[in-house]
Parts: sequence; structure tokens; C-alpha cells
Amino acid sequence: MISYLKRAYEAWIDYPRREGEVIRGQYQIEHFLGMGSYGLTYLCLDKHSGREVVAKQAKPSKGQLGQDLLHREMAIMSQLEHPSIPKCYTSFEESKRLYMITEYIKGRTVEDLIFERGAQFAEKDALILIRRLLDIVRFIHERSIVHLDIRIPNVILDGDRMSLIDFGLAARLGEPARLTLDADEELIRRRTVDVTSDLYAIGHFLLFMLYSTFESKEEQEEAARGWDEELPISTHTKLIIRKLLQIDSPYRSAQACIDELDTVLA
Ligand SMILES: Nc1ncnc2c1ncn2[C@@H]1O[C@H](COP(=O)(O)OP(=O)(O)OP(=O)(O)O)[C@@H](O)[C@H]1O
Repeated sequence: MISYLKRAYEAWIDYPRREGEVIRGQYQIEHFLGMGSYGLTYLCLDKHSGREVVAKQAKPSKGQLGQDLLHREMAIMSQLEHPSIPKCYTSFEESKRLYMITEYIKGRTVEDLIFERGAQFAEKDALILIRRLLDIVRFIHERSIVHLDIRIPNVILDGDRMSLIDFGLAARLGEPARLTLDADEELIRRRTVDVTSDLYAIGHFLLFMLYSTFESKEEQEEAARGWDEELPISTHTKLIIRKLLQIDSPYRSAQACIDELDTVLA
């Protein structure tokens, strides 16, 4: 009963603000973009500049932890000035609620492109996109930061522009990992505060893109085969994926993977 009441209370205090409401007299909510583990995200019109921006609010039910994590996300994003990373404009408190205002990135996530638009990425196109993603990731790593949440919903494409969003889990190298005791091996490889975690995630990202062209035949479904047997891709690409996924001796840096990709793409 107590846990039911707690959940009902949290749902009530985390209820998103309505479209049309204006945050701190400046940011008019156009629509609610989504609720993450620690934040509520809105697309807003900045009435002062006339541009669209993203307002991220710490989830009230998460209390101080939600605020601390949003502060940390802001501190990290402010350190990362790059055309492929949303700019962090400002932050403030309103009615004891913390908000962060960032650049709104137009376009579609790779997840939407594959699952809603049915986009298909041929092997070379997938490698070219990974090469571009690695440029962004190398920039982040050079600033001693790891993203720790590189996934297809967090990469937005808009024509030639690629952007990496959602720095909610990002950490500085040397910081302790925020892993739960029951974290499985997959989570440990993705979330340990080390550059290889982002490279591991890029391996999965590449597999998602390559599977976008895959059509399984019924008899193949029966004999659940691994990606290396299922995907009709070159040996070079398989070797790159094996290193990213740490099956073979892993890349020690984004640059090491970039060098190899450049040879393959030349
Ligand atoms: N700067 C941005 N520009 C455009 N869309 C954004 C931006 N930041 C977030 N979004 C979109 O807003 C939605 C909510 O994002 P948010 O990062 O708050 O939560 P999440 O990714 O759903 O969850 P979590 O943070 O727990 O991974 C997502 O659909 C995301 O694509």
C-alpha cells in the first residue's frame, strides 16, 4: 500500500507541465519531448530570441539527486563546445525546480530513422556514419569525458549534420562508475568510466545500422545465429566490430578505431 501511494505521489509531482505554459516568463512550452530517468524534457519557444530551445527539468520525485545530476550534466555540456553537441545556454531555478536550457537539435534520431522511417544503412554508409560519430566521441574523450549512453536514440541526423545528445550519464575519467551491485556484464562494459565503454556502445550502434538491411528467412530464424554469421559484411568490418565489442583485443582510443576505418574507407 505504501509503495502504491509512493508511486501515485511521484506520478503526480512528475506530471509534465502543459503546452502553452511559460517557464520563468521566457520559455513557452510547445510540447513535451519525453521523460527520462531523472528529467522531464520540453521543446520551448524562447520568447526573447524567437528560437526553439530544449528545457530539461530535474524530475521532482528524484529530489536532490535529480538536481545534482542535472547540475553535473550542465557542467559537462558546458565544457564541450562542438558543432555536433547541443549548446548549453543557461540554467535557473523556478519554484524550487531546476531547469537547464540547451540548443534544440532538429532532425531525426537514428532510432526513428530505422524503426519509423524504415531507413536502411548499407555497409559503407554505416561505416561512414560511425567514422563521423567517432570524431565527436574523440573530441569528448580528449576532454577527459566519457558519454556512457551512446545509443541510436541519442544520435540525431539532419541532412549532413550529425549530433550526439543526452549527456545525463556522462562522467569525467577517473570518477567512480555509478553501477548498481547487480549490474550485468553488458552494463559494466557500457557504463564503466573508461573510453572503451563508449567504443563498446559504438559497436552495438554499428550493428543496429547493419541490421537495418537484414531480412531473415524463416529457416534462419530457427537456428539463432550470431551477427557474424548472419550479416553479409566484409571481413574488415567484422574485425572492427569484434574489437569494438571487446571480443578481440579492444581499441584503446577512438583515434585507433578512426585510423583503421580510414584505411578501410580509403
Ligand atoms: N537537445 C535536444 N534536441 C532535440 N531533441 C532532444 C534534445 N534533448 C533531448 N531531446 C529529445 O527529448 C526526448 C527526451 O530526452 P531525455 O534525454 O530527457 O530522455 P530520454 O533520452 O528519453 O531518457 P534518459 O535520459 O533516461 O536516457 C528524447 O526523445 C530526445 O530525443
